[in-house]
Amino acid sequence: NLHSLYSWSFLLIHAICFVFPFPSQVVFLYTDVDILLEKYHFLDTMFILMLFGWSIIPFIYLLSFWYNNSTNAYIKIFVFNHCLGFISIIVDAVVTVDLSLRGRQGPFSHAWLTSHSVNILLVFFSSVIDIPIYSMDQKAIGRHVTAMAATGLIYFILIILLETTSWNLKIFIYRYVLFGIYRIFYKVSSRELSGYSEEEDVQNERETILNHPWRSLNSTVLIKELIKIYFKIPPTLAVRNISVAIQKEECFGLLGLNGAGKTTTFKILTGEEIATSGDVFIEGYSITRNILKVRSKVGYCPQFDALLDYMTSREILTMYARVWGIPENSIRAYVDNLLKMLYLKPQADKFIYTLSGGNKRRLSTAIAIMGNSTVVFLDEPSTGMDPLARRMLWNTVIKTRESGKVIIITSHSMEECEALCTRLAIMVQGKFVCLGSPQHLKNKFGNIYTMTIKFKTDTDDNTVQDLKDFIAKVFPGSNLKQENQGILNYYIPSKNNSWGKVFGILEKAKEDYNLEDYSISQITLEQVFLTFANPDNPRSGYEKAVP
Ligand SMILES: Nc1ncnc2c1ncn2[C@@H]1O[C@H](COP(=O)(O)OP(=O)(O)OP(=O)(O)O)[C@@H](O)[C@H]1O
Repeated sequence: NLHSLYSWSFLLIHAICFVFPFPSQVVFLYTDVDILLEKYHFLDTMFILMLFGWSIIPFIYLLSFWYNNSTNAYIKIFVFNHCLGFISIIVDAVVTVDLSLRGRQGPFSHAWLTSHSVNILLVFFSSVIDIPIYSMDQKAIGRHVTAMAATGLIYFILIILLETTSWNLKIFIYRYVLFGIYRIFYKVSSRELSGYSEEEDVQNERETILNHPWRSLNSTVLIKELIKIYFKIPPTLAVRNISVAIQKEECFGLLGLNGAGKTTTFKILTGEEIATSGDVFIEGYSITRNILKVRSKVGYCPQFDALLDYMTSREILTMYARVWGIPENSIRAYVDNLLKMLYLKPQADKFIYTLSGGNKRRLSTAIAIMGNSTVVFLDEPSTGMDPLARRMLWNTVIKTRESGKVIIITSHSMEECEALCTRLAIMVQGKFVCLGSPQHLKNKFGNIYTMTIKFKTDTDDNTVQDLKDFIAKVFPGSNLKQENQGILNYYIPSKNNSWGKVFGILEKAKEDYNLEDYSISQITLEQVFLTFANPDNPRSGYEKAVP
């Protein structure tokens, strides 16, 4: 679990900074402030710097809870720290004058406390003052030392509290406080969030889930009335009450245009985001109540590679194998097998930052499928891969599914979805607008054939026009979708046009209209997808005004 990895590394860094503030001593030595170091004074100086480490590190760790993104956190906290130190020193200078007039205490900040304590130490050591150095007197450092020790302890306790309760706290804030406020202010109609669908398959799935207990559904992944709102200004309704039950050895595809809500759904399923309402159960464990258990059951290949640039492929796989608890003596063979499966052997010992985009995706997929996860989430896994690499990836995904895992995948490649998915859903503006196996969707919504006609090179324009008139006459309702360099692409209605009839007509037309070739096929998944995802299409799930 990465979170506990962070916690342990935090403790380690804390310990190091706490125990070894030696570099500052070297700085004092070379800047001729050796009064801080001679006659055992270095022990006092070290003590103050150790206390500074004690108070500032948990303070920074606490601030990091505000951020989702490490780069953002790093830059903002860095700037904040510098400003804090800098401003404190200015405020200190101003207030010191003021204090000398009014005899009160100064501002309170870590940077100020340390710099002030060190300054007091300097004055203290260089003059003969007749009070103990750690006394609470204005001239000594007792107050500063106590403040730093106390703040460090308070921050530390706060961190432990947040680490152990942050998930529940976030759930309470998002699901009860913010969602409640949202419902009052945005007056969302109950239909908007009800999850009711006019599409029969979607509605049937929803009713089955609502009317049966989890055990009788026998599903590995159960998504129940899931809603996600991003509480920004204005709020975004990203997922609008979706329900689906996914069985063992299924590969479930989530399709949709950019911004349809696929990644958000993934983030909820992996515990990265908190669902605003509804729940997800993985092998019966609820994501809201048992997040640690759920996280130990999923593998995730995110949309943007989460890899460590200065590790090699072999090293990162070995690291994750250890995280998964694979026995140490089998790790080498296990990693070799993964590298072989994803055709990464030539890249095994190269630094990750030197790998191509496609190879990084393969490595991310390898990390997602490893270990004894029950569910593997793949967010656009084949982006940037060449056709050969993509087919190899498909083979690996199929093998992983057949090994008993559930695969949930998003992709913009319909070919990929046809090849991998046993069932899929098309999402439009956060809602499922159709659900079923690729073949079921093609049969159900494919009430048209696609027909491609190719003329011989010497065909004149009159013959082309004659054929167009002929097609319009024999296939009423046909639609010329594309005409390009002697190739015509038609959509023709399948109603009243059996395969036999269409082939018969075209076989005769081949001779009469100088055709080189023709082909007829069932509508593709891509055409089904375009029907639903196209905002201009009345069948699509688009709504005019979305809050
Ligand atoms: N952190 C966020 N804060 C606010 N809004 C967000 C956030 N992440 C996503 N959204 C919004 O939620 C909606 C769904 O976004 P999401 O990333 O889930 O779409 P997607 O289907 O995965 O798109 P793509 O195919 O481009 O990956 C979008 O309107 C997006 O702008």
